Amino acid sequence: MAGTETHYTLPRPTFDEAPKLLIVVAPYYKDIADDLIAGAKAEIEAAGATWEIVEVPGALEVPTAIRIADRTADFDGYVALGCVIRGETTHYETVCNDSSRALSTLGLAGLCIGNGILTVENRDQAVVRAAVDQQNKGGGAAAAALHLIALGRKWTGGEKQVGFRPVGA
Ligand SMILES: Nc1c(NC[C@H](O)[C@H](O)[C@H](O)CO)[nH]c(=O)[nH]c1=O
Ligand SMILES: CC(=O)[C@@H](O)COP(=O)(O)O
Repeated sequence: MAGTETHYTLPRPTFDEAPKLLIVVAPYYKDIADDLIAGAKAEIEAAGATWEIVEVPGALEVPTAIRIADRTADFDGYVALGCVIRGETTHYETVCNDSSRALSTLGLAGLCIGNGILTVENRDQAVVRAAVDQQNKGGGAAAAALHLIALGRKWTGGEKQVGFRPVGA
């Protein structure tokens, strides 16, 4: 079945000081989101890190919520979770492309973000990808954020890197 091939997974990073991550979830499909959240929490806790969680209405609001949090709070990284299922119109492309592009833009600005927003054709595809004991995309997104946090600390000794905020602000 396409998409079920096994792939290489990096060893889990370790941290001298526990990072704090914010899980930003769009529970547009609540059961799917709950599985994604479970996977993300388990991965964060397995790395000895801590998490907080906030909800937004849909995938399009996830990047904005991350930007708001990074401007006002002190998280080391972010896990974006949600599920976008194709409907009858082209809105699917807008939601998928705009949310992922915005997350990538924030990442290029220096935020440590794992993207666990599923973009699928139907509910069955979402169920398999969200299930912790199947593809566990929520855990994978958390792992990605943790790896970026570790990378950021590799050369800075753990000093938090500013995102959009002016240096020294
Ligand atoms: N169709 C899906 C949406 N649509 C809602 C948008 O994300 C957004 O909340 C709305 O356009 C208001 O700005 N969101 C999902 O997360 N998943 C979908 O399948
Ligand atoms: C991904 C979406 O926005 C989608 O659920 C909306 O459904 P539709 O394209 O039928 O309006």
